[in-house]
Amino acid sequence: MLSNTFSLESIPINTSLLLTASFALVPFLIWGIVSLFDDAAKYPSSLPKISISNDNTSADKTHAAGSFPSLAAGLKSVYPKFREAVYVVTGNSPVNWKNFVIIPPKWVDDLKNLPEDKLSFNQSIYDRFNSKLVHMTLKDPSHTPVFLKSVSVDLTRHIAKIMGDLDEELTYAFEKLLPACDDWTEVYPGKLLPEVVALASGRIFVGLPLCRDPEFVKSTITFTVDVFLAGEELNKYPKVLRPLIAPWLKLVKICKQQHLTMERLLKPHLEERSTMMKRGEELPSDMMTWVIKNSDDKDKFDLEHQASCQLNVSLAAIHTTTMTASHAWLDMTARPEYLEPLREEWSEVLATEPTGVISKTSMPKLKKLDSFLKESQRLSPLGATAFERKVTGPFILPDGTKLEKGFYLAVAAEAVGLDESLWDRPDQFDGFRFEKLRQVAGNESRYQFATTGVESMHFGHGKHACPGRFFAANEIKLILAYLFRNYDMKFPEGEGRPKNIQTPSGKIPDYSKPVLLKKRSV
Ligand code: HEM
Repeated sequence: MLSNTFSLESIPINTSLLLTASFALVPFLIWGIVSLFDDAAKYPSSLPKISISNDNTSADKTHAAGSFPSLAAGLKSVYPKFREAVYVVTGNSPVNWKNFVIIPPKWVDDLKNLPEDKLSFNQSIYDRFNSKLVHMTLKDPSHTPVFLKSVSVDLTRHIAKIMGDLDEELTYAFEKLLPACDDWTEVYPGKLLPEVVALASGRIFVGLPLCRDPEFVKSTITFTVDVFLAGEELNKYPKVLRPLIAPWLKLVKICKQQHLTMERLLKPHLEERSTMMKRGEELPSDMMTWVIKNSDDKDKFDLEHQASCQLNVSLAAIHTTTMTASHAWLDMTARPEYLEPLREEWSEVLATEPTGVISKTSMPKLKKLDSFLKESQRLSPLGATAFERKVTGPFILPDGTKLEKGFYLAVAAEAVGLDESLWDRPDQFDGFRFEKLRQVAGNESRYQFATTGVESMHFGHGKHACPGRFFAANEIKLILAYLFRNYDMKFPEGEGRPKNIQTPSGKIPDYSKPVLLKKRSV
């Protein structure tokens, strides 16, 4: 009887090895099969293709128009040839979509207002960042209009009213965080600005005293980092397995915990506002109030809803603003010849203000500063692409290319900013380029920092264009003005502007390098 029992010892050694090897291969086989679902949409084989990260191993090779180490390098290199063409990005592309189509910017005006069931901004975000799985979303997708209205309508409408608070919080933040700088002192933008921006944004999102609570400040800064890291971690697994794996990943648990922390921090403040509302008292002018006001009665004081709105607005606002301000600060330090004209412009406008604080109505008068910021963003954009969308219903592009449901598309926004047919000497930094362009009749508002268009898409374009950009523009101007009005700045001896770090999808400032600041005797 015993001899009939199946055991590895009972079979010859070669067969035993073969069986063991086969069992070991099973997970890889499953992996291979599920991976097939990852790239369900087939892109038209007739379109030219560029491959990223030298990953030329696929069938795409036959149509490859080039293979490039980074998305930015690839798009920049083929732009002159493919400016008016549709082409496909393949290979180890930085975004989680694997393949996507690049369309000429001139078509964006036709596509920008297509409904979500044709072209979806939200779906592209979900897929790119695994956002649902890493708790990057609102409590309920049906809350999106409430969230967006609070940013696009209420925040923008209240800018005039909140400028004083913003200025006060920035001054508080800089005084708290900057050393004396009586002599040249090293300051690291990457250490300083996230906290400055978090404090200032927090003042407008939740108000005092919560905005200065160190745990709140830390949460708003780290949530963004955590959800991106968790999303990247999940990218290592095939798409169909991610919902099963996500709840077990440490990073995903941390993101979930961030929501609970935010709920705990907000609880007493939300309760206080509920009491104030019952008493008929006026609520403070901040994001917490606007979310309450815009929500249905049942959601107004729902902690989970408010916490997810707060985390999402911080996610959209803090690092984008920090990096854009850091790029501009580095550009300013590298070109001290701009400091005096910027200081003069600021002083002239400030002199017209009875309150001693630049108001919203005076901001548009700072044309040099606005231009400097736009030029800095043109040469150091956060993303190589913009207008990233998922095709949710098939449609035909103006050249006849059919885009199927499931395709992704984007515009080569950074390369557009370097287009010689659009810009004079585009590779050169000309801080007042846009100020000069605005002097031409008809161009007065076309080239403002916060203006979007097919030539300038770093805030997106169309119905999903960044709704926080007017607030961000004012905040960044106040930050830079604080620095150039109060300090002289330079880089350490023998060093120039630190080169941007080319990430797979964009450019981030090199936070490992300091700027030297010295207090001015004003
Ligand atoms: C310099 C700083 C910022 C940059 C560069 C930036 C950039 C962007 C970009 C590129 C988009 C996508 C637009 C599209 O694809 O059409 C976007 C969307 C968005 N941004 Fe910003 N942003 C910044 C600051 C802010 C701030 C301060 C807030 C909030 C106060 C904010 C809130 C949002 C929101 C809510 C969306 C989603 C819009 C939608 O779903 O329709 N952003 N931003």
